[in-house]
Amino acid sequence: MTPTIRWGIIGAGKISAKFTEDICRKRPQTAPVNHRIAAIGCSSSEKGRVFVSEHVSGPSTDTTVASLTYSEVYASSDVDAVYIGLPHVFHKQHSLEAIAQGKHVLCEKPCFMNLNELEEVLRAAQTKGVYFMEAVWVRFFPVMQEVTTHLHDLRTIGDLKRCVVNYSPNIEVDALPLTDRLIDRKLGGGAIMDIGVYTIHHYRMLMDPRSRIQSMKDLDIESSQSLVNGVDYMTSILVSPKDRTSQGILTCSFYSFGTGPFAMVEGTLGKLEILTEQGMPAPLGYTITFRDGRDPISKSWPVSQDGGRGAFGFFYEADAFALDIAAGKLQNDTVSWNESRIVLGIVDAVRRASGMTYEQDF
Ligand SMILES: NC(=O)C1=CN([C@@H]2O[C@H](COP(=O)(O)OP(=O)(O)OC[C@H]3O[C@@H](n4cnc5c(N)ncnc54)[C@H](OP(=O)(O)O)[C@@H]3O)[C@@H](O)[C@H]2O)C=CC1
Ligand SMILES: O=C1OC[C@@H](O)[C@H](O)[C@H]1O
Repeated sequence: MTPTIRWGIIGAGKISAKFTEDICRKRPQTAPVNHRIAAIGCSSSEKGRVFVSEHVSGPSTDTTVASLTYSEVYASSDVDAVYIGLPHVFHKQHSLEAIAQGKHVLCEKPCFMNLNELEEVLRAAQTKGVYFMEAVWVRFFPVMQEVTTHLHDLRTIGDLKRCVVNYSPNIEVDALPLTDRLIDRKLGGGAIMDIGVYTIHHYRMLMDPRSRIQSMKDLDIESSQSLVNGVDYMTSILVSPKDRTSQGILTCSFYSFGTGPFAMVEGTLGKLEILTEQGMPAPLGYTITFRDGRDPISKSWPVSQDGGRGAFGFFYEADAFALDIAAGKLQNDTVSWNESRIVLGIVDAVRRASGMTYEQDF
């Protein structure tokens, strides 16, 4: 039987809107999970009601979608799981409150401000026996399974040597108010937290999708950060396994918009490039080019194929989350607790090296 999951959406902001629209949409293929929006948790009930009227559709509109306070959502017996779409600094408090009420948690990236916060939440989830996952939507795009097969099973481009990931969206950073969550230190501002984490997750999913490296101790990290008002506007990271047989070159910037592929893996026989929409991190295809001049292999996999026009692709992660819960799991195999540990561990190491701190570090 198709499992049903009743969601509480925490925060009626920008990403909650996209996530909600996506999981409500009728898809061209039958969805493996019935997603129902049970409640919106919001700072104002009027804002919550407007959110429901603008972003909830499909079968959820046949039931009452309540506009509640955040705490009421956690306490509601109509809610199985919450999606936390608040700025990063609020993720820990809200994950802990939800877990305390026995709710499963899908928490936006970066899941927390540092590794200590992550460990605290994971202990709570383990103790309470509820599911927790960092919402790294891009790791669930189906095309990534094909990419993994090429890189790691068929070894289409030979031994993997370098992975270059560049996320530089088109943001006019100097025009942002200092209170914008992208640059306000009090709200967890900085490029590494907002976009740099994608470069690290891409590196992990391309170079080590089956998590052979289990600990930060097995990685060497070097980095450079350019700080403005205490947060980074640009960060570059070099990451290698201890044996230095491969290198990751990960870079993000609020200053410029990146041209060229979002991510590329070089192997001894050729290279694989990940295709994305300009300025966005979601993998929508790939191209493999060979050193010996063989015909390239190219595959485009637009989200419209699975989600119809206007879809973003958030339902992939939502499906995986709900199917895991139906199977009685506490964590996901792809974005496991350890993957979030490694990614936040790298962020912590980079910030430590340049003296970039948040109040949550002390
Ligand atoms: N996966 C993805 O593609 C994306 C992920 N994200 C992640 O999602 C999270 C939210 O980002 P985004 O949607 O852009 O954020 P928003 O700026 O839209 O804020 C989301 C909600 O958080 C609450 N909020 C915002 N600012 C404050 C504040 N200063 N004090 C208290 N509450 C506040 C509000 O809740 P309320 O509605 O209740 O008033 C607001 O609607 C971030 O962690 C970000 O990294 C963001 C964009 C894309
Ligand atoms: O997660 C994100 O993806 C898209 C970006 O534009 C946004 O700033 C970021 O939060």
